[in-house]
Amino acid sequence: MKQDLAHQPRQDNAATLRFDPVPLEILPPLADCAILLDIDGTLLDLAPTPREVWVPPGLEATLTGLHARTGGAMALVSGRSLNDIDLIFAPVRFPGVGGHGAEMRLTGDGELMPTQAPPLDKDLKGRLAAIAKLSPGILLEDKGYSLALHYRLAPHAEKAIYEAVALIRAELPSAPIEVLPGKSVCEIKHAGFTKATGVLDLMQHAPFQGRRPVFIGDDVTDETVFAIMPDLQGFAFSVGRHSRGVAGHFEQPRDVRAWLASLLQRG
Ligand SMILES: O=P(O)(O)OC[C@H]1O[C@H](O[C@H]2O[C@H](CO)[C@@H](O)[C@H](O)[C@H]2O)[C@H](O)[C@@H](O)[C@@H]1O
Repeated sequence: MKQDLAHQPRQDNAATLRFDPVPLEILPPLADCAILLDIDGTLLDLAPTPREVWVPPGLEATLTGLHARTGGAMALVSGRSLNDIDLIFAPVRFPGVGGHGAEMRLTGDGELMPTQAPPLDKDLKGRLAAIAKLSPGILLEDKGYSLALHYRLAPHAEKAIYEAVALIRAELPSAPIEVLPGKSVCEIKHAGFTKATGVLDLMQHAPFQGRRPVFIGDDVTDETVFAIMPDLQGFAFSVGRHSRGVAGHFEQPRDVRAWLASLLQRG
């Protein structure tokens, strides 16, 4: 049955939803929720390179609507920097947790809140960046507090990248850094912050405070947020796979977009 559906042309509307049933009824009214959304692989389809993602028609209106209907308690929770997120959704800006918890902003036009994310050491960054020379197609993304080595265009280089990073880490055993494996990306960042620490921080401030968070994410880094949802009386949903502790899962970002549009209609 699933195979048949997979071959049908599909559109972003509620009539063509395809995912494990995630009944809207289990959620409180939007006025009592904080909607927290991962970006790549959750709201947006994955693209060959970070710069090639695009915002499909209707998504901006859905997000803007959710932001309004939750009294501003709708935030993007991403591994991308907030600056990068703003470019993707320009000219609209949303509250957000960026850089895997390195940055946090309570309103779209608000100041960054102080965080615990120091910049990555310059020499270390230089050594990590040199790994990109291992193969054509490895892309560098410098977020200041972290460095990402993308190998979606050079999948054969994955093993060599992780080995090179491990070698550098072995030479610097006391460096307060950690490796975050993502989707065709190896990211090296300071230890001490995660998406979960960012969300916990966000949820301590108005308009998020006191609401029940609804978080949707697809990647390993989103699991830190799945894990804290019970303590926050929240709901977690995964995309593309079942994850431990989630209330349901979506197959693809288009299913998430359609579900969010239905949620907005329900109120
Ligand atoms: O936490 P997210 O919002 O899911 O961000 C995770 C990473 O997303 C971006 O990389 C990923 O998406 C790219 C575009 O689809 C894709 O080319 C790449 O292979 C993926 O890893 C972004 O560039 C990273 O900074 C984020 O950490």
